[in-house]
Amino acid sequence: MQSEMGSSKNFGVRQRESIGIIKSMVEEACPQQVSCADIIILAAREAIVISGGPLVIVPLGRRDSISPPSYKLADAMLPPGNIGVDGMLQVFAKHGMTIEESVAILGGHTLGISHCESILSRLQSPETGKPKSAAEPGMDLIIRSGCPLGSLTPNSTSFVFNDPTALIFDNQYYDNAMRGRGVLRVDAEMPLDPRTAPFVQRFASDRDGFFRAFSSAFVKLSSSRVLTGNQGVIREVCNEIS
Ligand code: HEM
Ligand SMILES: [Ca+2]
Repeated sequence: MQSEMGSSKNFGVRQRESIGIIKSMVEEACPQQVSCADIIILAAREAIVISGGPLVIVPLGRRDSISPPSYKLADAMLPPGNIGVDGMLQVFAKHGMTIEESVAILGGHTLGISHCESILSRLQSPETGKPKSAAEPGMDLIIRSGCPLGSLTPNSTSFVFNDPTALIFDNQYYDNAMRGRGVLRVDAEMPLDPRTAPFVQRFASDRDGFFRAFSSAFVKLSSSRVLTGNQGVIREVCNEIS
């Protein structure tokens, strides 16, 4: 059975082996105490703070799923990488997130990369295979940097940075998006949509305000629909069901 990593929605996910290494160290010290779900959220918390972001106090006590690995579940539950603002707001509303919280949590795109494959639909028109109008926000930069048209093959490792300071957790993501250089479709659309634009502008000019909004949105999203108490299990190995 193919795991969730078989879903195209998870294309590009990196460093899963680091989670396995941390888990085996934790198991050695305190067997059967800390779930993989908590290790993943703590790893995300550390990645944020180590790159200059806020120290988010995350509630712990999540348990791991006993459902068999399923790429179909990932296909059904995760939003497509080329979702627009409208779809994004609907996805986050299902987790009780306000528009402000939705804009704040996408500030996570202040870090990391997007593979060219994830933005192919922004680069090429599906009907003609020709480049879309360069008037589309961000096109110039994307084409000029990592993803020159014509050189892209499926599963190519070429990528672009999500913002100009992709190793630093700052508010550059918003400023970059306002300049029309948002990498993913949702990044490019947020500064233009009247529902999200005011928050993009505020976060672009108020780093600490962004940090506060991001922190509370991160706690909310990472606590939504989690297994706790005697639901689920604590896995011994993160990518195997016990
Ligand atoms: C509607 C919601 C979202 C969509 C559609 C989305 C989409 C994407 C896509 C397509 C990529 C590129 C993957 C690749 O090509 O390797 C990406 C990367 C990334 N996303 Fe999101 N994302 C969403 C929400 C979030 C949230 C909530 C966070 C964290 C708070 C986040 C943090 C990141 C980070 C850090 C990367 C870079 C990963 C790396 O460097 O390997 N994203 N996202
Ligand atoms: Ca950044």
